[in-house]
Amino acid sequence: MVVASVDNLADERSKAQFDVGAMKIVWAGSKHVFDVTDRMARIVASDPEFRKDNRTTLGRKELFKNTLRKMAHVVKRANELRLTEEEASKLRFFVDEPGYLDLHWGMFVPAIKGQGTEEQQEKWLPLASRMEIIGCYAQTELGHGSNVQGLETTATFDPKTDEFIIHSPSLTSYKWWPGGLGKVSTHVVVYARLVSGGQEHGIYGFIVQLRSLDDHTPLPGIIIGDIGTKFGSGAYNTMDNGFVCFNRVRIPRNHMLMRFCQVTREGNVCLSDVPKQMVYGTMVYVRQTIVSDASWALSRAVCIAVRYSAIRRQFGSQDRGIETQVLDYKTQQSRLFPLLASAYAFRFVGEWLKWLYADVTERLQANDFSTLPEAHACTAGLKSLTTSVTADAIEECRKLCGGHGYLCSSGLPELFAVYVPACTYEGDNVVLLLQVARFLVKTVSRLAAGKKPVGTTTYMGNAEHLMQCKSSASSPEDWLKPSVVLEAFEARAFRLAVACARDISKFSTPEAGFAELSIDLVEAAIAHCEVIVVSRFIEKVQQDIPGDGVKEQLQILCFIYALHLIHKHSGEFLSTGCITPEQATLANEQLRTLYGQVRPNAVSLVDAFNYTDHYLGSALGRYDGNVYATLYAQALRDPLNDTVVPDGYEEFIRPVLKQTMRLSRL
Ligand SMILES: CC/C=C\C/C=C\C/C=C\C/C=C\C/C=C\CCCC(=O)SCCNC(=O)CCNC(=O)[C@H](O)C(C)(C)COP(=O)(O)OP(=O)(O)OC[C@H]1O[C@@H](n2cnc3c(N)ncnc32)[C@H](O)[C@@H]1OP(=O)(O)O
Ligand SMILES: Cc1cc2nc3c(=O)[nH]c(=O)nc-3n(C[C@H](O)[C@H](O)[C@H](O)COP(=O)(O)OP(=O)(O)OC[C@H]3O[C@@H](n4cnc5c(N)ncnc54)[C@H](O)[C@@H]3O)c2cc1C
Repeated sequence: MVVASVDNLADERSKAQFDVGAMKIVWAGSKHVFDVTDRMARIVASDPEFRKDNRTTLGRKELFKNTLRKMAHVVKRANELRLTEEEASKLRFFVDEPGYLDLHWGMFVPAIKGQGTEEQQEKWLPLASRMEIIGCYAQTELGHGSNVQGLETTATFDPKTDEFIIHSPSLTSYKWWPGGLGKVSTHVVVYARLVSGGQEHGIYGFIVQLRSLDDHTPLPGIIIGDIGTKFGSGAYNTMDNGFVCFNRVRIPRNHMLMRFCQVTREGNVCLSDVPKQMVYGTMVYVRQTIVSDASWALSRAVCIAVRYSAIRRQFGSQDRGIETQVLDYKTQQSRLFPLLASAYAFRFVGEWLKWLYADVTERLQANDFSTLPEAHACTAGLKSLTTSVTADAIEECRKLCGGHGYLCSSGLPELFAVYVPACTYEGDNVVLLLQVARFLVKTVSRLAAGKKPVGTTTYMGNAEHLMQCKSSASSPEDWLKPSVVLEAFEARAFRLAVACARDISKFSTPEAGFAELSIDLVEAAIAHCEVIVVSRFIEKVQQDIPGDGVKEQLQILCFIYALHLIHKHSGEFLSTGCITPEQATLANEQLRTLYGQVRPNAVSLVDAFNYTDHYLGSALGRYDGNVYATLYAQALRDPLNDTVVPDGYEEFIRPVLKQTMRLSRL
């Protein structure tokens, strides 16, 4: 079959104005990371055991067993190839299938590392690393998820036997949602209310064995299972999100994770001299990883939509000649290029957040807790911002691919279904933004007391200027000045935060004001998070970046990211008086020019993500652009096309046709 579309991507690639190889290194983070990532992606792509194109057609049981097989193959290959932790984690990533290994390595192990004493780590981590036990993380209950202090499960110390009794006192206290819990995990870190000497002492983590290591049956007192089928075909249904009820299950005292709080043999509760929020540490860690992951999911959707938009042609020719590539339509560009820019923006802010997390961890180890509130606000806020934008963007990419985007073979429906719970898990996005708002209001009220803001709120120290400044932009080109862009973002965020703090003070109590103004507070929190992303992107493009034209492309993307946000939130920029309507128009004009500049580079900018066709899993996003032949081949492989005459013809089609014939004779 002759496929004209293949040439389109080759043509597109020939137009690139930058060194794609160098951009690949920038995207990966370093040459070393690029090499590891590339090698692992190829290993997965070339192994038929990791095939995933049939996932959306499998029933739940088959799908789950298929995932178990893949996870076992991951462990086998990691051992055979003697992969390092970094390599094995990339290998799992490219297998691209949610499974119990994510929770074992992503939450169970970090919970023990973060909250266990050295002795406990020495006992449990080798077992977990060798996978002699499989663990998960059970915090959420049927009745409470966001409100962690509202959890009902109890861990009552029994000094007679030196044990804790783990108990679920009500249906709403059943643990509900933990991934890996339903069918696989042998162990779990359970979050429960510590009770000793008849008194409650707060929420802590406890390691509980769930299933026999001999025959996998639940241990006495444990009722356990899967919570049921979830949204979408394939998607997150590969995971056994589970429920568990504990009926007075006894565990040894030293199974409580005791780094921050110790219970003695006599039942005395000794709190270490650390903030009690340290027990939330695993959530902070995972939120930080979710920010990095957002850029992967977003870039994957954008890669599919950009390549397909270069292949797809509609209208534009009066004489039946060659039609216009949909990527050339300004409307398509204005929907797609900001998403491309956001993928790069999230990649860089994700890298920065990793650094921030490493920094705060180092300080915590030296008993310096001063940056913990900021680390919490940044991880919570950026988790919320990046996952919300990414989930919406995947759906937008589906629409950008027209009708074919709705086919499972486009890869986009499953990507959306698997990604969208990121807006909920590890903290509902609105609940997390309210945490950021709380931090901002506190920062603003401390300003009044003469306290200098630090870290990501340093800009608020420039209070007088930010409250009064008027943007100096008087031409479209002025919107390419980092100082002009940053000032507008900082002024908007600061003015929104100050207005919230001021309005809250008018209520009888701060709590009442906070509750009533929570809509405004969420907007202020988003504005602050956008300051962080924009300033990190600007910082990145001001560095030395090797490779012909690479820096120039990143500058274009950086300004697209910032200016599309000014357009999107123009109401806020205008109502806070940070810019005038004329300046908003100039920003839009500049944005249109930038779209024109990115256009010839768009395909190469997504090539720089270096995704294999296996990872993309999309007929529309293939590297070679052979879209139509692939769509057709995949349609032929659909189970419905196994027979020409469908199952059910005799029972349900033939009688209807016969009946219609009878009726027409009447
Ligand atoms: C296919 C998979 C794709 C992607 C996965 C990608 C990567 C992940 C990698 C590995 C993981 C593997 C798989 C992931 C998939 C799914 C995993 C999902 C796991 C879960 O969902 S686990 C459950 C998560 N649950 C939550 O997040 C609950 C949310 N709720 C909370 O965090 C809190 O309860 C709260 C913060 C909303 C409120 O808590 P509170 O009532 O105690 O607090 P207050 O509001 O009163 O605040 C008091 C005080 O404490 C400060 N604070 C709050 N939280 C923290 C914190 N975490 N750290 C530091 N400080 C904190 C707060 O600021 C207040 O301070 P102040 O000074 O008094 O103002
Ligand atoms: C796919 C998936 C995997 C998960 N994996 C795990 C896991 O491994 N381990 C685990 O322990 N948990 C897990 N969870 C549970 C997850 O962490 C919780 O669902 C999440 O924290 C949200 O809590 P919730 O369900 O109680 O939502 P709710 O808090 O009930 O939210 C419902 C609505 O109420 C709103 N709301 C709640 N509180 C407030 C407030 N104070 N102000 C304003 N609005 C509010 C929310 O914005 C939301 O719109 C998983 C969930 C999913 C979907």
